[in-house]
Amino acid sequence: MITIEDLYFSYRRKKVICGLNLRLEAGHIYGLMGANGTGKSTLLRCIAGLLFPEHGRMKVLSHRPKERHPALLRQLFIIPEEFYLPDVRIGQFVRYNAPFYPSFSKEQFDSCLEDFGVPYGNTLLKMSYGQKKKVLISFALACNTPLLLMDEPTNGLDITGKRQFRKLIAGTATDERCIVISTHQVKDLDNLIDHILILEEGRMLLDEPAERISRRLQFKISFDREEIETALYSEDSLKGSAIVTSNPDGQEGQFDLELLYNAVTSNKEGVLALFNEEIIQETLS
Ligand SMILES: Nc1ncnc2c1ncn2[C@@H]1O[C@H](COP(=O)(O)OP(=O)(O)OP(=O)(O)O)[C@@H](O)[C@H]1O
Repeated sequence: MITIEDLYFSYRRKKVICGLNLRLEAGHIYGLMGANGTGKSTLLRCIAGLLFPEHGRMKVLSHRPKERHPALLRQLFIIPEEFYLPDVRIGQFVRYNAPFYPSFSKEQFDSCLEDFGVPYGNTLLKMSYGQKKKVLISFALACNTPLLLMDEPTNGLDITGKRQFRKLIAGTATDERCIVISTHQVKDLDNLIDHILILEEGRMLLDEPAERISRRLQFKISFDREEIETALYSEDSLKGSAIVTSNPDGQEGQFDLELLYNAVTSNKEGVLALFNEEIIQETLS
């Protein structure tokens, strides 16, 4: 669905994306993580054709996003981190925007909005930030575009809204759809994403399916001093230490996104070697 090769993007003199390669397929929910300012939003905006890279090849649903071809634009929806909604009622918003998306479902939109508990009556400007976000998420899901890009979608949602968000995303993910969610709120995505991307210094530091990560790494609480000291990563918690170690039997186990992120970014060599080693073994066998 998305192929990116040797991509470079700068804002004037500030280099943000530097030689990035990436391949994203339909049928997956990708979690895009990275420190503040690493370029997650920039990357999503390049994919959506809102920013134009200075170098590299990029194909999104067989189109070059910078051409902003209508055939591509009607197949993707992006929820930006910061957004503007016009001062109209929800019904008007839908009437003005839905015609751009051929697979838009009004029933689905109404049902999402009802699940989120947002009343139909008010104009958008009179709604709170969280309510507006719920309207935008409902609209995005109801567009049924093959590609859905979301930048910090759970920011501003209340606790029930976050739970509802997870439920709605899980319910609308299909084999034909590719969903990319950029977030720092990793707890909101637990058990939802099936492929993890970590961006660092303009490139992908980690690009692995969740299932492969949980076969290579083990996440657990330990009280064993030696185990804690030799772990790939450890952090103290109220009940023992949360640790990440290599997974001795290769069986899929519990998965902790926050611990994974901390382990990968603080012990790159140790953690990434486990994945490279598997690539070498797979190539040899
Ligand atoms: N319009 C702009 N003009 C100049 N520099 C920008 C602009 N937008 C972003 N940047 C810079 O580009 C870099 C990447 O920004 P971007 O918003 O893509 O990062 P991010 O990973 O999404 O960050 P965050 O996690 O804080 O949302 C940052 O250093 C930022 O200061």
